[in-house]
Amino acid sequence: MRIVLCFPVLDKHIKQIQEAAPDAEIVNAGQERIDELLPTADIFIGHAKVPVDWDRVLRANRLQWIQSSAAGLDHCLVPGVIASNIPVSSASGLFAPQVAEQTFALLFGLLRQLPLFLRAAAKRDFTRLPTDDLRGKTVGIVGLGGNGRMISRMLAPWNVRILATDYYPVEKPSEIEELWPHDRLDDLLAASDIVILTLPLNSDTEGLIDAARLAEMPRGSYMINVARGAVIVESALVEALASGQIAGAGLDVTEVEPLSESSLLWDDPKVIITPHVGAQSERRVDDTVNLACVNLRRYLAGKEPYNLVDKRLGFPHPSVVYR
Ligand SMILES: NC(=O)c1ccc[n+]([C@@H]2O[C@H](COP(=O)([O-])OP(=O)(O)OC[C@H]3O[C@@H](n4cnc5c(N)ncnc54)[C@H](O)[C@@H]3O)[C@@H](O)[C@H]2O)c1
Ligand SMILES: O=C(O)[C@H](O)CO
Repeated sequence: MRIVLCFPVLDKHIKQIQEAAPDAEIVNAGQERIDELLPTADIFIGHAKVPVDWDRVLRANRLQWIQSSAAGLDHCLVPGVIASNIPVSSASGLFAPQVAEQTFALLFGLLRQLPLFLRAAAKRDFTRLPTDDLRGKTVGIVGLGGNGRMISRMLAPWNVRILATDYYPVEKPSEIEELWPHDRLDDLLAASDIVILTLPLNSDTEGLIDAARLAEMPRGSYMINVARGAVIVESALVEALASGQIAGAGLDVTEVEPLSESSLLWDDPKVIITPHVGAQSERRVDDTVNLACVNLRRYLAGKEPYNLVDKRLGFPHPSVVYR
């Protein structure tokens, strides 16, 4: 059995994976060789950030299981993989602590006007400018999976009203006032001063936040996206910022990455952009390898891995999520 890896593992991680699957041959392809080596894999653990010829992988007819090292599965859920019988498991929720920290960095940065103060500081300008508060606001979280739940827990002490939507609106945490099904997005948008996107990108959610939906939000509200850029129609967001409909946007992800040099978002002082670093943490690779090893042992014992996704939806049912 050949396990092909494509995420930034160290020797200690390879040793740990080998202990979980003693008879396997482990090949660390890295981004440089993943396209070449993926067709030779029985098991793929990783996240290919370079283009992969999935048709060639499927024609090789060897791949038995994909363990994604990312929570988002848009990198591997191509139509051929969705139609195949290859099971795919995700890293759902694994990076929730750091994604929540990133969300708070973007949120407080916008509310406390850091883009304006940083621009002023660069000119040694000490002028006081108005700022905004978190307390008392209504925050709407779109997607109450691992990330959304961690963010709502961290919001709880801030004296905010929290609303959320989810595809499986079960187990409402006590700090959330209303947990609605995903098709009540319009109600959430209309009621929220701050919207935080933490849902997956799939064919239903691509372009979900368009001009009409941005117009449903109260004038002067804030948008934070730590999910996938293509959930928002970026040109509509640019217009909503220009008109003042949206007071600020915190974007860890953009429609196309890297964000084009010519994007108007770069120069807008109402926008904070970070280069898709929400999942970054010193602990990310350790945590990913731990999950991969738990799942490898389950797989080798003939059990379903945790976080097995419904490939048409692109995320797992809450009952199979690894906690
Ligand atoms: N910025 C980053 O670096 C970063 C890091 C991790 C994850 N992500 C992105 O965030 C997403 C969420 O990550 P997670 O770990 O919380 O995943 P998760 O699988 O734990 O949660 C996703 C949740 O979204 C819900 N959902 C699906 N469709 C929905 C819809 N239309 N409306 C509302 N809710 C919907 C699901 O029911 C699920 O509860 C990932 O799919 C990924 O794209 C980004
Ligand atoms: O989906 C994820 O886990 C992050 O975006 C990193 O790829």
